[in-house]
Amino acid sequence: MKFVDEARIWVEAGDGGSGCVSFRREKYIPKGGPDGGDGGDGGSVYLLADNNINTLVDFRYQRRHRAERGQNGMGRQCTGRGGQDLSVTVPVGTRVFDEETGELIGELLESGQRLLVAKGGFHGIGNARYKSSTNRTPRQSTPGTLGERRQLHLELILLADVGLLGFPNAGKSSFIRQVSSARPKVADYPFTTLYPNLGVVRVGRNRSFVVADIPGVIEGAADGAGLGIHFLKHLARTRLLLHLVDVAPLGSDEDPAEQIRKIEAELESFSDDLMDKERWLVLNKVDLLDAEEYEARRSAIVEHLDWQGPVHGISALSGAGTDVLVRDLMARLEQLKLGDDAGIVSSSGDSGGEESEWDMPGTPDSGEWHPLD
Ligand SMILES: Nc1nc2c(ncn2[C@@H]2O[C@H](COP(=O)(O)OP(=O)(O)OP(=O)(O)O)[C@@H](O)[C@H]2O)c(=O)[nH]1
Repeated sequence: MKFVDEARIWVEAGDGGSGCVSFRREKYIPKGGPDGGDGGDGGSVYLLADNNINTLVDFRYQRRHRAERGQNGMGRQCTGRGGQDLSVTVPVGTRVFDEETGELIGELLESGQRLLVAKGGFHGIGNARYKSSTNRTPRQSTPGTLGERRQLHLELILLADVGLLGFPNAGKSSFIRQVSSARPKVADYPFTTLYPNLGVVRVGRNRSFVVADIPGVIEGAADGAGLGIHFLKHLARTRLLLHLVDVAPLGSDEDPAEQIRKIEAELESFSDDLMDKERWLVLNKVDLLDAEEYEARRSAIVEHLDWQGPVHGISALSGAGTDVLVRDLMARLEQLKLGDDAGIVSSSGDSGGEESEWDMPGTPDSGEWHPLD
């Protein structure tokens, strides 16, 4: 089974160009001096974060990335051209390790950010520069130094706002398809549940969030069994998790409440961080139930689990209930984001006892602020 969240690549910076040994040869100038130029520096290799890429899958086909070598120096004091740098684009969120030492070289967190991963070689010196009063015909030059080469291990933790949890067939893929806008960059993503799918959900004109479909979370995942652990990793940075459960009468052999319990047990054994995340319950396939059946199922599940969080009933297939869910999610994410920002402010500011500069304009002084109001 293949996972696209890890890749191994080789990067090779260009060698420095060698210095040149040459002497001026011209008519009527019998003993021209040394005129060998320096070489050019080798090109370096950078990784460049790009928002338009969501996967490391391309690195399976292209593993070697090489920057240009510096040109050798030439006669007539001509310096060799520097080798061109190479920028290898990677998704935002990529962490870069040296494969051999395990050292974390860096993490690319914003689109446009660049990380030097292999430095180009230094240029060699031509003989023109060795000329001195005691040595008028130096035959010395130095070769360029070698460009750095190393093997990198890339790891991508998807930057999703909302993670989807659920047993196979709960309808996760259908949900993503239903709510995410057709955005070509995302639509390029291979649509198979062996990969975590990303969906960009647009709300109105310019609000959006990212949902990651985390397929195949199964029992024992935290011990490394099955698909689990690789995908659980992708949930690490989400703000909110949705438990998607199939509540159709014959939809699954297992009691929905039991399925949720199992997933909770996995989350717990994987990390406390995940367990602490806000979780919402989403009962899917309500189109297969009439209103009465739905109510009965819903209250049975909520009671059984003693569920305190929000509960939504949807049909990922027909879209029923998804508008409300998406709107509520957006509002909640914005609230959480505001909370985060406020958290940053309170930890760094206010030390001098000055009045806070951070009151949000237009925010009511008292009472709760509802983004939906
Ligand atoms: N009637 C009905 N069927 C649904 C609904 N949502 C999903 N399905 C069907 O349920 C089946 C499974 O849906 P998927 O979206 O593939 O489920 P998944 O959770 O992504 O499953 P895995 O890929 O196995 O992880 C498909 O046949 C869907 O058509 C729904 O709201 N109503």
